[in-house]
Amino acid sequence: MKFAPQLGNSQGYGQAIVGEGVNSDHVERFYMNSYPINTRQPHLLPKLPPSLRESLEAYLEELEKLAISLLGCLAKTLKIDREVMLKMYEKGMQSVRMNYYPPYSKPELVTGLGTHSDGSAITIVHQVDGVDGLQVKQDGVWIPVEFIPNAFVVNIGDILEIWSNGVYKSPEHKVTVNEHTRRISIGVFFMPKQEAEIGPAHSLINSTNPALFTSVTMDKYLKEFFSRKLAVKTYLDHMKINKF
Ligand SMILES: O=C(O)CCC(=O)C(=O)O
Ligand SMILES: [Fe+2]
Repeated sequence: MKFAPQLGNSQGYGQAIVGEGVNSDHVERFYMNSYPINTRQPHLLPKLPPSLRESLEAYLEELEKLAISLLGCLAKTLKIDREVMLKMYEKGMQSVRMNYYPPYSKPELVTGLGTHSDGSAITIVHQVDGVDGLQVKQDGVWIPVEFIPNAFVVNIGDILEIWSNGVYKSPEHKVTVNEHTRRISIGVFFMPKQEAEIGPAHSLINSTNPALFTSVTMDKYLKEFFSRKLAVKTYLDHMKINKF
């Protein structure tokens, strides 16, 4: 199919191709880089129907503002200078994933989206029809994320865990499938600028609070994160200085 993702390029419509013989999730999805604009692939967004393209464009622009204000609040709680946060995240990388989870007669036999943590700094999820399915692991127990009308779910991703030097943790989460009802969600992922360094914020590190993670370029982070199957913190674990 024209819009299908390829091995090594997860953007497009359909299942991500992560390698041969890998179980796929029970979801149809459309995934693409949205910002900066020069990272967009010309065969995706421009080919969407104009009404969808315009709504999506407006949505992504508004969410960008929301993400910066949320990252501003998070930086404040970490006592990280706002300018440092802006330098890293303003006009940063953004990608969007629209998920359609079809109903399945034996939902216990499939996963909508397997257990993973997000590779982003933060993710803003809109559960479109208010249909349940998202679950988050807390103290070893899976907790359904309750749907709240007119509210987004904001998820902490691995980059924020690294940047906050472990103060914020990126939670394990997954999506289950319903027997009779389809579920639709839109996740927008926010990441630093392409030229940023991914590592603990310098202002948080001193002799009593040493860095728990190594630093890598955003380029390397993206390459290595996406070369792995969507999973729980495998790359974040790889960046830990003392594996704990
Ligand atoms: O469908 C959802 O509610 C969440 C999707 C998700 O976790 C993801 O796309 O990373
Ligand atoms: Fe996720």
